[in-house]
Amino acid sequence: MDYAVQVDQVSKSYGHKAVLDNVSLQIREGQIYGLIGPSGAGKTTLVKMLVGMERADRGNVTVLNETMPNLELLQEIGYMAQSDALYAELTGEENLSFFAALFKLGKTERKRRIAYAADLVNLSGVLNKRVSAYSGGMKRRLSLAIALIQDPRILILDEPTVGIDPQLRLSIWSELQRLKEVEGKTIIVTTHVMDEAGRCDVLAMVRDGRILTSGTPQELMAHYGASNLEEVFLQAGGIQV
Ligand SMILES: Nc1ncnc2c1ncn2[C@@H]1O[C@H](COP(=O)(O)OP(=O)(O)OP(=O)(O)O)[C@@H](O)[C@H]1O
Repeated sequence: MDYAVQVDQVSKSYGHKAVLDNVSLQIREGQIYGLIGPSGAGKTTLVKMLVGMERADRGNVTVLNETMPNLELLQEIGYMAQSDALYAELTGEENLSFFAALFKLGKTERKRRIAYAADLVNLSGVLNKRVSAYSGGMKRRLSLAIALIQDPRILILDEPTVGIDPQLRLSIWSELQRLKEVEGKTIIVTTHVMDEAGRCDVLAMVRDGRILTSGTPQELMAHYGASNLEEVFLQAGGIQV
């Protein structure tokens, strides 16, 4: 079995606060894997470990069979953080060019990737505007385009569609689906949006630094005898519905 990501008995504390507690999971290549759970559950900390931005206190994280953190792997991991890390004084295009230049891309390929990523998130018409004049949703869209810029094998998206209107959210999800199906990308998303959770192949419910349960959306609904994922989410968290 080919796993893009393996997390093995990982724990992490900040000071005295345990944020991840003995977490294990496997993500198959070519899967959309969703992490859902309440605010503060540890989702961001977990995805930061997959990118190599945080180190586990105990346990092991492997991405594409390499132990993380590993700088070499950044070419293969596109990461969209929860808060946008953009250069406000530069234009959208300059931001894309800046991040594209960090990766091994030829000049023509770089141009092609910038045009593709900008088009995907509907920013082609405003690429010459400074980011300081972008709305919150536009900044999220630019961050998503940056995550895709080097054509990575793995996309890690921390709440990618917050602040994005429903129409564009749909088109982003259909592109994520295409990237999975046609290009075989592995996509890991954190989300609070149940409709998005339902589009994942596998979901893990995270709470208090632990994975309470995981499975396909259908498996989880069957397991909890629930008619929708919102109910699963509440029941997994111990709330009677
Ligand atoms: N650098 C840090 N230093 C200290 N505590 C931290 C740090 N980063 C995260 N935490 C704490 O770890 C816990 C888990 O945070 P994390 O951001 O991983 O949760 P989350 O599930 O992503 O939440 P949200 O859905 O709100 O983004 C929280 O209690 C948070 O306050």
